Amino acid sequence: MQSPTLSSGPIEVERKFVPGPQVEDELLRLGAKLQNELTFRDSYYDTPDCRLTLGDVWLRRREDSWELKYPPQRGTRGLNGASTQYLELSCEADITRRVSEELNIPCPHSLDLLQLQEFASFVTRRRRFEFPPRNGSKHKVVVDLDTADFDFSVGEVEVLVKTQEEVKSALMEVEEICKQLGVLSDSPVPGKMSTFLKINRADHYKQLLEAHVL
Ligand SMILES: Cc1ncc(C[n+]2csc(CCOP(=O)(O)OP(=O)(O)OP(=O)(O)O)c2C)c(N)n1
Ligand SMILES: [Mg+2]
Repeated sequence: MQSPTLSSGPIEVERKFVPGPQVEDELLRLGAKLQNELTFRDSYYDTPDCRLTLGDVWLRRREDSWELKYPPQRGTRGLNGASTQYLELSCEADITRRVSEELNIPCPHSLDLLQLQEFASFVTRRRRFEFPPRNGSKHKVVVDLDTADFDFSVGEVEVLVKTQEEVKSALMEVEEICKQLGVLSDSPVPGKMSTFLKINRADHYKQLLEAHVL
């Protein structure tokens, strides 16, 4: 059982794609607007035996803030076909509770006390585009074009929803934008983490593939 005191964050419904050279022109043609350009460092943490990531739980520091992503339903994976769905937490106390629950240990006063180890760190340059809500939907669709400092680029179409009931329609909206952009792939497209681990941490990468997390 998840702790009743844990305040749940939004659910991120997302689909990755391989960005071609025309993708920005296509986005603008379809009505998206460039919102901003950001550069940030993500550092990811786990136990030495990778218990968080093997459970599909992703803890990172993005610049000065802690963030946690994990599947909305216990015992399932966040990967759903070629799309993903993850709950996001950004409050450090909630993150500490959820991480200690995952590790089956008493909740400490601070995340630092868990003595987790950094296993990946990279800088991303992100160009963020936004579609206003379309066709009567209340959701805004965001498209991120990311380039990581290990010379890797990936695109993501994303919708944030508040409840599990909204996930199905969000998945359809994300898929529709991918179709219109001409980037709908049947199989999951590798992201920055999967590519980083494949290059830098082959053993961790292999364990995640074998556990069907990646
Ligand atoms: C296609 C795919 N993506 C992610 C996962 C699981 N996973 C691996 S690393 C990871 C955490 C990083 O998530 P991701 O969206 O890939 O990174 P980023 O775009 O920088 O974060 P955002 O700004 O969107 O919050 C997850 C959930 C998976 N199994 N398959
Ligand atoms: Mg993402």
